[in-house]
Amino acid sequence: MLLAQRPIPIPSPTSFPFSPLSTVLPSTVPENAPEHCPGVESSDAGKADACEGCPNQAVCAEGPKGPDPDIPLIRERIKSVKRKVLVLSGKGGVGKSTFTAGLSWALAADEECQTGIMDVDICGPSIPLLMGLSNSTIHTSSSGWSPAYALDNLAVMSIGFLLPSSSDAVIWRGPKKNGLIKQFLKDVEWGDLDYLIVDTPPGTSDEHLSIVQYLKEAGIDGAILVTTPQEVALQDVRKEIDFCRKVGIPILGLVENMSGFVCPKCNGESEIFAPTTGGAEAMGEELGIEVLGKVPLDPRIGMTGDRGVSFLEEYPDSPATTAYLDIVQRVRELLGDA
Ligand SMILES: Nc1ncnc2c1ncn2[C@@H]1O[C@H](COP(=O)(O)OP(=O)(O)OP(=O)(O)O)[C@@H](O)[C@H]1O
Repeated sequence: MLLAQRPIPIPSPTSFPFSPLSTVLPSTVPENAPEHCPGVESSDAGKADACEGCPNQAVCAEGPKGPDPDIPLIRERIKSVKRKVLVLSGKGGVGKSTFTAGLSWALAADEECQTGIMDVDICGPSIPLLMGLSNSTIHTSSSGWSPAYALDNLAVMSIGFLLPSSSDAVIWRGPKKNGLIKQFLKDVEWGDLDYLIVDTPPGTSDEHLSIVQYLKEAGIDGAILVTTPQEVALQDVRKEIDFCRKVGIPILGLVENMSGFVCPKCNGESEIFAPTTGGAEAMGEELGIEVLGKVPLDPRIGMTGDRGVSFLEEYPDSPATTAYLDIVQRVRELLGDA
């Protein structure tokens, strides 16, 4: 299906002023709504007597009513993507984007495997740098936005490509972020992809709700949750697990990143972020979630990330590369692709 050409670089998303969670969860009544809420899709939304004093009143009053007409367009566009996988983390800085990059380099190492990364970390897009695409821009055609390519079979889309400078801050409210994510899904010409890996911001924010709302119809195959071994990171992963369960996203498993330190000289391992409460293993066991693998802390991972090259290709014999490849293998198995 041909879609209309969109303006670049400034998307002008205006729709979806109400919380997308309301359309993800079975009811159209938000959890914090008053007793006689007419529902966010009602023509009375924001206008009924019951809406007086409701925190959602203003957004409901301007919101579109009825099913979102863009959902069928997204479904049509994403039809050519076989697997959609979200990468989530509770806490920031645990290495989620680095893991997304490693996973994607690993998948795309198979030339037959068409891979895409969609970076919806709108306020902190680091994927362009990690994929060696800092200076890339996005091209438009009559059929949509063309992603940038890290490899012939590795397509990348990020808001970072739309910013005039990598130091520009993106200060957007939820509806504008939602609109951009919708455009990413509706207008990007992904082509035939085996895997679309979606890098998300930390926590459970507007971006998560949008991606779930828009992508769920097309089918989300699963989520990978990234954590460090520390309790402070694990605690926040529990919230992420709760989020996935509430919105019905299958959890593929946990990845424990920065799990032990590998000395680049002797390949010997020691613990920097100690798993004081048992790390991902203990949490996975408690909550019935598989640990897909443990990626050690290796300073060369940061260095290759800064250079935008594949760690796996630069250091094929390192324990971290083995960990990435084992995780990819396990993800493929869980998705029925291996
Ligand atoms: N296994 C690892 N070994 C060494 N350094 C790592 C490893 N994983 C990530 N890093 C480094 O940790 C830092 C944070 O990584 P990254 O930006 O991927 O985290 P994030 O969880 O995506 O952060 P944000 O919350 O900002 O999205 C980076 O400097 C990265 O190079």
